[in-house]
Amino acid sequence: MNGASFEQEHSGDASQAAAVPLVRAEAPRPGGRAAHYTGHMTVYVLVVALVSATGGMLFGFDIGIVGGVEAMASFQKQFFPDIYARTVSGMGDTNAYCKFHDMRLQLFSAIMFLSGAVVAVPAGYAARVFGRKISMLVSGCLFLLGAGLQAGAHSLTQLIVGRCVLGLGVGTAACVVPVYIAEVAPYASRGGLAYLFQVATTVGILAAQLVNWGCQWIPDWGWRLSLGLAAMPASILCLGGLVLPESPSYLIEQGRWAQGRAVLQKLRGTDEVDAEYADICDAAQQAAKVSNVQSWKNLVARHNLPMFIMSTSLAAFQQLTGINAVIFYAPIMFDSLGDSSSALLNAVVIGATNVLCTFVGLVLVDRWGRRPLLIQGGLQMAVSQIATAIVLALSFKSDGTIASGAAIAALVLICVFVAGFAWSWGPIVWVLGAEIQTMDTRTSGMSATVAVNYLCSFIIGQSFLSMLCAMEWGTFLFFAAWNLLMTVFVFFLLPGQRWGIPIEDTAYSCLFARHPIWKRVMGRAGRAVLEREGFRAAAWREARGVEGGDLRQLAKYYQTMGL
Ligand SMILES: OC[C@H]1O[C@](O)(CO)[C@@H](O)[C@@H]1O
Repeated sequence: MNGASFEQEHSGDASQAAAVPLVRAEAPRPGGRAAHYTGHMTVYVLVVALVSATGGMLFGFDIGIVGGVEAMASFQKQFFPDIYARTVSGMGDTNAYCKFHDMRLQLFSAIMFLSGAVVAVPAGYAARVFGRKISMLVSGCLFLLGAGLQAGAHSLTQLIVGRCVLGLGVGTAACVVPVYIAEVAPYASRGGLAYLFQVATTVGILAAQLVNWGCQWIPDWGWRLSLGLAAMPASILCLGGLVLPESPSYLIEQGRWAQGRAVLQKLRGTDEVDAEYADICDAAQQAAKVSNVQSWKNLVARHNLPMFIMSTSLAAFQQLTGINAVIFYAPIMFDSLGDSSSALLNAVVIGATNVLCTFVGLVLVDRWGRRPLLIQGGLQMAVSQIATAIVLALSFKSDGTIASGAAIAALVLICVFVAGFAWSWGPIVWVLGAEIQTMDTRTSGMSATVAVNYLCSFIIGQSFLSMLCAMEWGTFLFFAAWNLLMTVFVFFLLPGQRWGIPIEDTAYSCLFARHPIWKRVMGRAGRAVLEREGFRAAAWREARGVEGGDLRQLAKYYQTMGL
């Protein structure tokens, strides 16, 4: 066995963070066939990046738009007259924390995530069976329909139906767009894709907050414009679904090899694509071995169980930070604090902090590593929430108003919270969630992560205003407690110090199999993973001519067993 052949055998599936959410890119090991990839940035690939950004931005836009719309008087007058009455005629005996408490208002904010969670699993399957292009087109159309239904709404039911339709678009886009990008982007640009999607999400949130800030001056139909403007990026996504090429991986998986190769040549701007084409064929062959149902079964098999628990727990914790309580409800929170004139501007400040600090995370994530950043971010969020609770507890006056200095302090503290989220838990959950999956859990792993994350967003969105009304400033202590808990979770249970991009598939399994707690969960399956890794390592050394009789024997065994 020589070095080249070993690397060729294994180069198709080394793992690297690729995309949010469904799949990791096939990222061959440096020095394997990847070293022979040719091609350069082409117009196609740039358009592809634009489509990726549009998918993420639409997601963010639809998250960021609701809070500001809910704070607009014309919207309240039409759909929530009780709340409108409370805002114009004062609170009377009502507690200021309860000013916006309304289950239907919460449903309007949150329902999008519920339908997104429901569609995440079938959407991943549809992308695999019917293709990425058609799935993108469907997702764009759902966004368009949802935006139209909302902008033209005359009843709360229509608004909520529109929001559900948007959720279907969001769930589909979140599953298909990153997969598509991972498959068409050049190998060297794939690493940042998980991050790109999160950056685009934050930009979408900020765009929505700016739109709301501008539209609040339009007296009667400003909210319609806010909700309807999502149609613009949605049209770009539809157009992408129509004019972009189908992904080479999908075509090859379908046995349309010549077409797949031709698209690859077009994407790379060269006819010399042999090495990459061979890798895609290998990966497609591997993928074909794992059916969808099998992939779900593998997810909870003992050798994968710790990774499944880890990625879904991180996804749930990401929402239990309370981030979407802030993103959804910041404008009406500031309105409740008696600061209605600048409520929408405050939301813009929060959104801008979110974007900027997501970029900061981009720099830190590979320097500091995932684990330290998650711990730092968790602590920062907990401390800022405790401080917010203290400020609110001390500064509410008996007439239900708050001193203006305290409202500013609350804004600063919420920005500190958002900053901590944006450079840690926001993107890293997706980066890790993508890295952690093995070949046999590819299709199911990220669907599960997305579904859990959306479900938790729904629960928080649906309950935050009720919690605020019942627990007042204590709500912030509730989230602070979660932040401390998740920090402790990461400290004890996330293996590795600076956990970075693994060299190959089993690298993550090995980290878990060596961890004092997880190794008990994995049991014999964990020992088998380590044993296999030992053989792999031996084969690797053998391939490089490292001395050692035993190693040679192991390598031979490894080879004959096809491990
Ligand atoms: O940037 C904040 C946004 O990021 C997400 O957590 C996704 O990673 C969204 O749920 C949230 O609105």
